[in-house]
Amino acid sequence: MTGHVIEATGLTKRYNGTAVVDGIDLTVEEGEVLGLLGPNGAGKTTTILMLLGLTEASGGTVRVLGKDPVRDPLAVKREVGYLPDAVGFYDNLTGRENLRYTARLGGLSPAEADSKIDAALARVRLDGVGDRRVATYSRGMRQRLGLAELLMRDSRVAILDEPTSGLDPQSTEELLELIRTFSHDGMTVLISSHMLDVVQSICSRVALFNKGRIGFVGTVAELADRVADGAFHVELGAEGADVAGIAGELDGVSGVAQTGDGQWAITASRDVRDELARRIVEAGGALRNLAARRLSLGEAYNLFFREAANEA
Ligand SMILES: Nc1ncnc2c1ncn2[C@@H]1O[C@H](COP(=O)(O)OP(=O)(O)OP(=O)(O)O)[C@@H](O)[C@H]1O
Repeated sequence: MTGHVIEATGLTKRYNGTAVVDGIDLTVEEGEVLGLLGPNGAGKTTTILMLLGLTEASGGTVRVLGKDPVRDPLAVKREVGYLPDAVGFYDNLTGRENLRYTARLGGLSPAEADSKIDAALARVRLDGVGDRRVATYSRGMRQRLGLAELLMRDSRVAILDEPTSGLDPQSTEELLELIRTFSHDGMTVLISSHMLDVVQSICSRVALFNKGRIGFVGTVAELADRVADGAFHVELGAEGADVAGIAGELDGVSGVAQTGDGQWAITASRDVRDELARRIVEAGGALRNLAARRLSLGEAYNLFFREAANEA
């Protein structure tokens, strides 16, 4: 046992001699929520399939809970739950019957299964509709049934593929809140998604896949530091002063762009608002508005891939 929940070293997958996952290193700790991000075809799904033992690596090693998913697929399958984009339930069975079916496949006794199913349905707030056919469920309810299945199976790791796609804002928030509580209880969660605001709201770290490699792994703040030489995005409205000149002279400012009439966007490695305001007023200018926020994951992500494209 390595101590890490997931540990991949030099993990590689080649199809017809072309590496679609090209020597990635990744470690994930217990209770982490890690976002797997990157453009279509970057290698996220292939990596997930290797973690699940559903496809064999062409090179490198991978351990999930200390086990090799290819050599020991049943052990990994027992402890790792996978929620694909469209969860496959039997529409003609009820939610409860679907879970009973999975429980039987997993070797649970009927009595043990029933008590676990009751608890899991209650936890995802489907206890009132557990005896309705899944055909009548909304997409949000299906996703929650998928989470109930992970709970029923006592999964220690959950791999979720676009869990909130197609959900309305309220169902999205409900699902994210459930995932947060699972992670607080020690479940390790990997989420592959293109919905960057969702990822930002739930993930402790993100891994950015680019052409089969992981170009960055860390927190959103670390990503912002790396791509923008700073994590602050200042929006400023001012008149009667040379804003570009004043801002450009401040320590830590890495970018100044005019975004409209008297409106400016400034990127800085620290919060420069006080100094900026003082200097503009001292120069005889008038301040109209001033706000600072951290770079969002979406902004940092776009900068990262723009930089990667320029380097290519
Ligand atoms: N069975 C296969 N045979 C040949 N090439 C494959 C196979 N499966 C995937 N690929 C290729 O591997 C590359 C990585 O695909 P993968 O599905 O892992 O990307 P992804 O990051 O998950 O993309 P998406 O965001 O669209 O899900 C793609 O170029 C894809 O065409």
